[in-house]
Amino acid sequence: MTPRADRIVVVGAALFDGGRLLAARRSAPADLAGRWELPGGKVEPGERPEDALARELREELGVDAEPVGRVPGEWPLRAPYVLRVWTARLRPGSPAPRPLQDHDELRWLTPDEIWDVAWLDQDVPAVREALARSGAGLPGHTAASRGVSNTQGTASNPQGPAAARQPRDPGS
Ligand SMILES: Nc1nc2c([nH]c(=O)n2[C@H]2C[C@H](O)[C@@H](COP(=O)(O)OP(=O)(O)OP(=O)(O)O)O2)c(=O)[nH]1
Repeated sequence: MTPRADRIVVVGAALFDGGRLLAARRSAPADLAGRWELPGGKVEPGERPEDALARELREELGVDAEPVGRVPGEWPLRAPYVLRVWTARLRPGSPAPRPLQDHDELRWLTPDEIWDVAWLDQDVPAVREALARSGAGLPGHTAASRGVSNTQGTASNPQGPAAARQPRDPGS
């Protein structure tokens, strides 16, 4: 049995911009739809995880992004998948992210808003760890992060952030 048959690495991006973290709401499959995750996907055979991350962000969000650093840890998903996370940033001139594939809504979350969305359960420890490593809270906002509304409702979430609020605060 090859190592790939034992476990398949899913790379997730903790994409920060202007101190805010990008969260993406899954549109499929049905059991994950509506929950929020770190954008990313499966590493292909022979592919470097960092390359997979940049590829997935380009495909799913239309952005030009680069990994910054590995967030220590590895989180089990449904077998045979495991989640590994990198902090990442947009390269200068990158388009603002758009939900092109796998997602139906994006939000840039300030540190105070991180737990306002219903993250996939398995992502909660990864998000907590990524935040701790991020330097989130740095001042400044770029054009890219202004491209996604953070406070207004959208066609898919007309009530805005409150509609996605979950009753618990795993960060406390
Ligand atoms: N990308 C991503 N996937 C996650 C996270 N948490 C989590 O449980 N998953 C699951 C969802 C999927 O079962 C699997 C990754 O699948 P994916 O659909 O994102 O990967 P992909 O783009 O390579 O998919 P595909 O080519 O097979 O369609 O890991 C997360 O934070 N990010």
